[in-house]
Amino acid sequence: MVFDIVTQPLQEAVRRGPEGVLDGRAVADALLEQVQSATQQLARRGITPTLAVVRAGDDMASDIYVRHKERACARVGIAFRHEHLPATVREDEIVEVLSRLNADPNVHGILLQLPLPGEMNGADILTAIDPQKDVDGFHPLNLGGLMSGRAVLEPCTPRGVMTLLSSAGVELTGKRAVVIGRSVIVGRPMSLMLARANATVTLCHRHTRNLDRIVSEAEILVVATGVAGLVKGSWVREGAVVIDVGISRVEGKVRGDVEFEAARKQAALITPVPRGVGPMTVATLMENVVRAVCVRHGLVVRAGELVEAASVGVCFDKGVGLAPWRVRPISS
Ligand SMILES: NC(=O)C1=CN([C@@H]2O[C@H](COP(=O)(O)OP(=O)(O)OC[C@H]3O[C@@H](n4cnc5c(N)ncnc54)[C@H](OP(=O)(O)O)[C@@H]3O)[C@@H](O)[C@H]2O)C=CC1
Ligand SMILES: Nc1nc(=O)c2c([nH]1)NC[C@@H]1CN(c3ccc(C(=O)N[C@@H](CCC(=O)O)C(=O)O)cc3)C=[N+]21
Repeated sequence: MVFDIVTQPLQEAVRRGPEGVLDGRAVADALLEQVQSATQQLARRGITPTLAVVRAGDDMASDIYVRHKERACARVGIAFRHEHLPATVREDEIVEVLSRLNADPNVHGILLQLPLPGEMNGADILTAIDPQKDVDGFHPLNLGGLMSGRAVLEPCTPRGVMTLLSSAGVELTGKRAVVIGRSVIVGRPMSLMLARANATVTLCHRHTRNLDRIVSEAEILVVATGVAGLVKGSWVREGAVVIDVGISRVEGKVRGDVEFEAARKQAALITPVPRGVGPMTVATLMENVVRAVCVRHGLVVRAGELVEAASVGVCFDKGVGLAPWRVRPISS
């Protein structure tokens, strides 16, 4: 509701892609264009959406992902700040950086890049981020909001998958959906979002027995394990929609959790790796930054136009430190 995506350009991007392959990059590009149009409208009001990425240590993959995020920011007109801390940084020092960014009125979105070095517990440190700036949607208050259907900021990867599915016109109501992987950042929120969209969801993990049999019943399959090639092509039900979230590097190549070529023969639609879910995650993060700006300033992006929230029948309880779900319809 804070940022309502215009689906038609996204649907056109899907149609331009190869038959049976869901081109995440093309849909992400179409989404980024809408984010860019929103930031241009915000610029006219003197607002520069700003994302701060806090990172500790030198994880190789993080290096790539942070660069992707920086590039996307530059493209859509979001200012990017990178707080790169040494691997030896203490937890309380990270919390101090997060607190400073919380207090900075020029910063709208804060993201703590995971994984953190050593034994540090990201889940604990994440709670130091102001929920209104939590563009990853990982703060327990936002996750609770997701559970109760009130979150304004939701985890980017599952949200991006939902956008991708709706762009492709995939009907979810009454469908059998199977999610493999139950992490707090992907699998679990994914299962909630699919259930919210009226699918019947089975959530699988390491202890799941007969995974192949469960997968073979899936009309919608989302795989997020990080185990390259876990899902065999022969497991995939004919006509299924297959979303491969996994990213592994095998012999220098980026690979997904699904045997792509074999699964493609069975599936009606399948996302590749790379150029599938990954670009949607980054584009949805950009969308979330604009959402965070809108919540703060009492604005809404509707049909691509930035409008005052009051004029579309929504009011925001402005004030300090209010949770994002204080957004409520005026009539209630
Ligand atoms: N494309 C994108 O934008 C993104 C991609 N990723 C990628 O997605 C993958 C998953 O990420 P994330 O959720 O953070 O990973 P986690 O490691 O946190 O979770 C992996 C999940 O997969 C389950 N799992 C592992 N092995 C098996 C198996 N053999 N059979 C069934 N289930 C299994 C685990 O089960 P259990 O709980 O029992 O241990 C766990 O629930 C990674 O490759 C990651 O790089 C992540 C975020 C964004
Ligand atoms: N706080 C936090 N938020 C995250 O959102 C977060 C994180 N930590 N830690 C790691 C995971 C992973 N992730 C990806 C981002 C972009 C691509 C992406 O752009 N992939 C491209 C390129 C793949 C490549 O070359 O590696 C593609 O799939 O086409 C993938 C994965 C965000 N994550």
